Amino acid sequence: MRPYIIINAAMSADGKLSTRERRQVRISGSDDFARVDRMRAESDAILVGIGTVHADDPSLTVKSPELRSARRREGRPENPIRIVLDSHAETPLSADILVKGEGERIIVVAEDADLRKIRALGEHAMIISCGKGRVDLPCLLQKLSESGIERLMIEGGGTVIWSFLSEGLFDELNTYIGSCVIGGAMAPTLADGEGFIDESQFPRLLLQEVQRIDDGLLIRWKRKMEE
Ligand SMILES: NC(=O)C1=CN([C@@H]2O[C@H](COP(=O)(O)OP(=O)(O)OC[C@H]3O[C@@H](n4cnc5c(N)ncnc54)[C@H](OP(=O)(O)O)[C@@H]3O)[C@@H](O)[C@H]2O)C=CC1
Ligand SMILES: Nc1nc(O)c(N)c(N[C@@H]2O[C@H](COP(=O)(O)O)[C@@H](O)[C@H]2O)n1
Repeated sequence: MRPYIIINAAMSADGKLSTRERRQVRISGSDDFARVDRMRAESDAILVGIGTVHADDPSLTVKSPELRSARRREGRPENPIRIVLDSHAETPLSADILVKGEGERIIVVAEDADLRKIRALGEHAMIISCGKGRVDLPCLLQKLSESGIERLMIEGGGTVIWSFLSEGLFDELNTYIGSCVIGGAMAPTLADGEGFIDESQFPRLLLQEVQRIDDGLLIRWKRKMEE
């Protein structure tokens, strides 16, 4: 049992999520950011990796006051639950994700993470521990599902997206391709990690929609189930 999982990320025309210095860059235009905001508002939870927290210090809040009010009218908190994959409990206590906006936060650690760090983070977030050395995704998704999370949005970065894609733990993949070239063999891409060698292991996708937004393209894929 796991939530319905939608991966969303913006990449340059050459497939990069940011610069080789891992500095946050603006790839989406205002209409695409508004689309992402709607996706956030429709989600029960939003997840990123600790790499993204260190690089971008995101808050992952819903930005539109109308969308926040609509969530409140539905009896939901203004913001979806914000989740960080952080095996070693390294999330800074001053991170925007812990500080900005109302709503629940979850830090997901590995079972062998430092207890003192876990206790300190536990003052600001719920702690879930899953797996040894690195967060085990199937274990986490089972726990999220049991706690009522039905719709989970993955916002990056490339290492986390690779894990969800390579483990077949996704239902939709939304990529916005912006009108810039970032370049750099070491710059993060949509799916980093070790990559596949064997073609039979490639996750296969079904094209759903291609839409012009701002001066780029949104491509929506669904996971193709094995036959
Ligand atoms: N353009 C866009 O849409 C976006 C761009 N970005 C960019 O991406 C970059 C960050 O990406 P990246 O450095 O890859 O970091 P990620 O955000 O993907 O975080 C990766 C880290 O998450 C932790 N983690 C814990 N469990 C897992 C698991 N099961 N699978 C994968 N990771 C796990 C690992 O650290 P540990 O084991 O120590 O916990 C790992 O190193 C930044 O440059 C950022 O600006 C990010 C999001 C969106
Ligand atoms: N959709 C999209 N387009 C871009 O151009 C981006 N740079 C990102 N980045 C993601 O948004 C997070 C920042 O969120 P907040 O503004 O702090 O709420 C960032 O961490 C990336 O996950 N996304």
